[in-house]
Amino acid sequence: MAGQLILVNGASSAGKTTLCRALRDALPAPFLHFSLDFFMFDADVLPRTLEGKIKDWPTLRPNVFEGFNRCLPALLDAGNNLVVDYIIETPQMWAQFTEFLRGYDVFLVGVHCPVEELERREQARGDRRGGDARRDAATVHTFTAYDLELDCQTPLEQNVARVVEAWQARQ
Ligand SMILES: Nc1ncnc2c1ncn2[C@@H]1O[C@H](COP(=O)(O)OP(=O)(O)OP(=O)(O)O)[C@@H](O)[C@H]1O
Repeated sequence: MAGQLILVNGASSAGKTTLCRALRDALPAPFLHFSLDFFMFDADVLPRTLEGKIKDWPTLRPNVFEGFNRCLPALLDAGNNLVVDYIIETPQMWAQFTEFLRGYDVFLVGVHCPVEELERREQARGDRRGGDARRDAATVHTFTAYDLELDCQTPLEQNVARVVEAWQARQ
């Protein structure tokens, strides 16, 4: 049987990764955390210049994003449950995502965060490009409705409990 997907959408620095990792360990069934961050930041996958910039990113980007989207049904078909963090950036990106995920059990979570808090976190962490969070915040919640909406400033344990409860209630 195909696995189930919990998708967490929100601006950069909203706390998606933090939430997804906590959910992965709190959900009552085994879930894997899967993220574009693995390609972009965490693993040394992308070709880089000596200065550390991604080489030819405008060409690579659509292929990397589509490849990531295609990984999701493959992982689900193998029976893996997934909690995935995502930043929806364009209607085209969301259309491709929904096309690949049609027919799967997808639970959508939106993490809302005031721009001031996003920028505070972005600056404090120092490993994201300044301005990305503000740019995302302007559009990230305009592409879809959600099964559950969270406030990034609610304590993590409460947000985790809300997702677990809502996800279970929907079974
Ligand atoms: N509930 C929280 N309260 C305060 N700070 C938080 C909270 N959750 C996460 N943070 C901090 O905010 C920063 C961004 O968190 P995180 O990496 O989880 O965000 P993200 O939405 O996955 O970001 P990105 O999309 O850029 O990868 C980190 O420094 C993290 O420690």
